[in-house]
Amino acid sequence: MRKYQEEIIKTLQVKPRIDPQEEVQRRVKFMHDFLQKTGMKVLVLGISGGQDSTLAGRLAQLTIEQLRKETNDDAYKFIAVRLPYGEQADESDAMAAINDFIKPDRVMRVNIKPATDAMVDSLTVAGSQISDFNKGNIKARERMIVQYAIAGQFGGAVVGTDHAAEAVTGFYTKFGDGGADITPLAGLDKRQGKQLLKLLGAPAKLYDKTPTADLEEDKPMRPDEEALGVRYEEIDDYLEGRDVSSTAADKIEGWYTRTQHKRHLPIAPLDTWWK
Ligand SMILES: NC(=O)c1ccc[n+]([C@@H]2O[C@H](COP(=O)([O-])OP(=O)(O)OC[C@H]3O[C@@H](n4cnc5c(N)ncnc54)[C@H](O)[C@@H]3O)[C@@H](O)[C@H]2O)c1
Ligand SMILES: Nc1ncnc2c1ncn2[C@@H]1O[C@H](COP(=O)(O)O)[C@@H](O)[C@H]1O
Ligand SMILES: O=P(O)(O)OP(=O)(O)O
Ligand SMILES: [Mg+2]
Repeated sequence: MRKYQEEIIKTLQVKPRIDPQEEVQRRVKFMHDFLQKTGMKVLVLGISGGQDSTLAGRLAQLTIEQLRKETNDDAYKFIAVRLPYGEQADESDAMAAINDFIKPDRVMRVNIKPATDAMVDSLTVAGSQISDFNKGNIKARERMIVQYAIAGQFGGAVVGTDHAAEAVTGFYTKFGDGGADITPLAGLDKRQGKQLLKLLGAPAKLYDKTPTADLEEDKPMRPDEEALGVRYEEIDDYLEGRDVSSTAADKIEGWYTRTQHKRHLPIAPLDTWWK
């Protein structure tokens, strides 16, 4: 194994193989203990229709149901949030995830298009033209704003869907979908997340789906793998300590190094990690 690979695996705490049942229990226990310790009773998460929010959403709902049963306190709730930018191409997948699998206590829907477009217009008037790519990051941050607004109102915590295969490439918007209070999928790679979904009985179309951030209007539903230039199969192999082609390993390590800043708090004068 490459030396950097070993270091990355250790930092991101990825296991070469998992017991899916044990991982489900461990992650539910984590959210359970977090809520008990903080006294918060509500979890909030955007559900896109993709694999990661389907898994994190179901784990959140299971956590809340367990706490309600243990405490007889109906204040424990999971709020699933639909956050389309106008019409969403895979809206039916998002609703299937919610209705057929996650079964959340409550669903809220906020269209992020008016706020996003208003922000882009204001920036243009101020003299800063916004590229389609940069607008994509504004969409991700609008979703963060909505989730924190709901969490603030209901005394809840925002659940993030970041996991090891996204963390290693920094493939998320800083303070957008990267902004959350708890990340129950941390340490899992993409295929391990799939194993948990299978165990939990998710519809196959949701875990067999091509992962997409779907943030760019110029390239709708653009697969993550196309933007990254490396396949999740290769990323997962790398994270599980297997040999991958040197082209793939170089690509992954390049992303990891370039996105180091996303995995730290803002850089302060006495910090040295970035030097
Ligand atoms: N799959 C997903 O969830 C998802 C979602 C959105 C975006 N994406 C992808 O993730 C990426 C997000 O775009 P991005 O990374 O260009 O935007 P970003 O906003 O996440 O990060 C860029 C910003 O980070 C800061 N920054 C850059 N280099 C830095 C450094 N060395 N030290 C400290 N701060 C630094 C700057 O403020 C810069 O504007 C893209 O690859 C996009 O396609 C993926
Ligand atoms: N359209 C969406 N509705 C609700 N929540 C969404 C939507 N798109 C993204 N999200 C949230 O952001 C994360 C990250 O998504 P990526 O596909 O990894 O970019 C996702 O898990 C949802 O929680
Ligand atoms: O974060 P999600 O739920 O949108 O999953 P994916 O990254 O597979 O699109
Ligand atoms: Mg997605």
